[in-house]
Amino acid sequence: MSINRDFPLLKNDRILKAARGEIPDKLPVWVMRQAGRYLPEFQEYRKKYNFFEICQNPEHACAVTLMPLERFELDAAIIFSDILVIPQALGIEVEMVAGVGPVLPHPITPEAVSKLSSNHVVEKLEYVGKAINLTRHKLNGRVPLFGFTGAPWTLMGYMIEGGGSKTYSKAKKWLYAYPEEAHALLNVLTEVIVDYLVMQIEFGAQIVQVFDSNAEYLNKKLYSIYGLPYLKRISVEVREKLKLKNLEEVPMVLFAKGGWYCLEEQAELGYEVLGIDWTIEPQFVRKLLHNKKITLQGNLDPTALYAPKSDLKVYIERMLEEFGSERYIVNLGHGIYPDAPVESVEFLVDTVHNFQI
Ligand SMILES: Cc1c2[nH]c(c1CCC(=O)O)Cc1[nH]c(c(CCC(=O)O)c1C)Cc1[nH]c(c(CCC(=O)O)c1C)Cc1[nH]c(c(C)c1CCC(=O)O)C2
Repeated sequence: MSINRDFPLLKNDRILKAARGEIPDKLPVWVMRQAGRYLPEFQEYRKKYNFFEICQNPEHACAVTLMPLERFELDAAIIFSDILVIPQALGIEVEMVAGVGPVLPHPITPEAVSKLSSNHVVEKLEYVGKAINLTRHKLNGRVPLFGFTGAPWTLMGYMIEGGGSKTYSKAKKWLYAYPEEAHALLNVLTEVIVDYLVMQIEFGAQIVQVFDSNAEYLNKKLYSIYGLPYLKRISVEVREKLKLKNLEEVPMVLFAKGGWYCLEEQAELGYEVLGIDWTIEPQFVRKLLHNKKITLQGNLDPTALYAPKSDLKVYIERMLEEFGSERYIVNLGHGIYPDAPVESVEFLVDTVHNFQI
């Protein structure tokens, strides 16, 4: 399909500057899951369309992506989609059940892995590219547009468990009982993810984030075998493929939620930015990574948004002081919750932008 790469000039590049280690005029801020259920206008939209209908229709995905930008002075947009569109494109049924979350009625078995192939999978995800292209033009250079993907281990978890899980013990069982099949599955997912991110960048994503939301269920030994090598391949191979296609590199963000046990190793994977979850002290991670050229993103506890404004101000400003203004992108330490007060998001954005750096 034809891609309109004649993009409008970017007016707010705070996030890209912070990712490159330059000092922006104000600290950049965006919110994980900002285009979601805490917005009444999104809930209205969801009454009319089902979740994947919105994802698959570029006009709908674009409209929802822009919703939080119409309310708040955020420094980035993130394309409306889900990490589970990859298992779906691999032929695995995914339903988004209201009040439950994602359900995969036919989880993958070890025997079925050899039948999976990455061939032609990304073609099925071109609707995400179209949504990105439309949204980047609609943004008219206001802020950069994030593309994103789930990480191999997190996607594998959903594919094996058939949905979310408290322990991910079924998926972890594979690591001990079926390591060959586990690696084969992670390999197929990695191949798809690399091409998927390159496609998103080709269609106009200006920065991309890899969500490894389930890193917290592994430990250093397991993540060294089943997480890190694949994440490294993603950063290396995306850049190689961009070069082959004569496309400019974009900053890459890794958010390994609960991956506190291997932050130093994460900093060596070739990502410009590391997402830091809400359990980690800013000074701890700054000290740990002091000799690494890496930007940090995070990490306000999403539940802090329920605090009275006077307390919230203290939590935000303390976090900004503790991270320091260099190589820092302000965000929550995990996605915003559906019942988060909308005014608290506005308060977060304004408090960050009023902070003297
Ligand atoms: C683990 C994960 C998923 N999806 C995602 C992750 C990684 C981030 C994280 O750890 O929070 C990522 C995601 N999901 C969604 C986005 C859109 C862009 C954004 O605003 O950030 C993004 C970046 C939309 C969504 N994805 C989902 C919704 C709500 C679905 C609905 O409207 O019914 C939205 C707006 C559903 C979803 N999708 C998923 C779950 C567990 C759920 C149900 C619980 C929840 O809502 O958080 C899988």
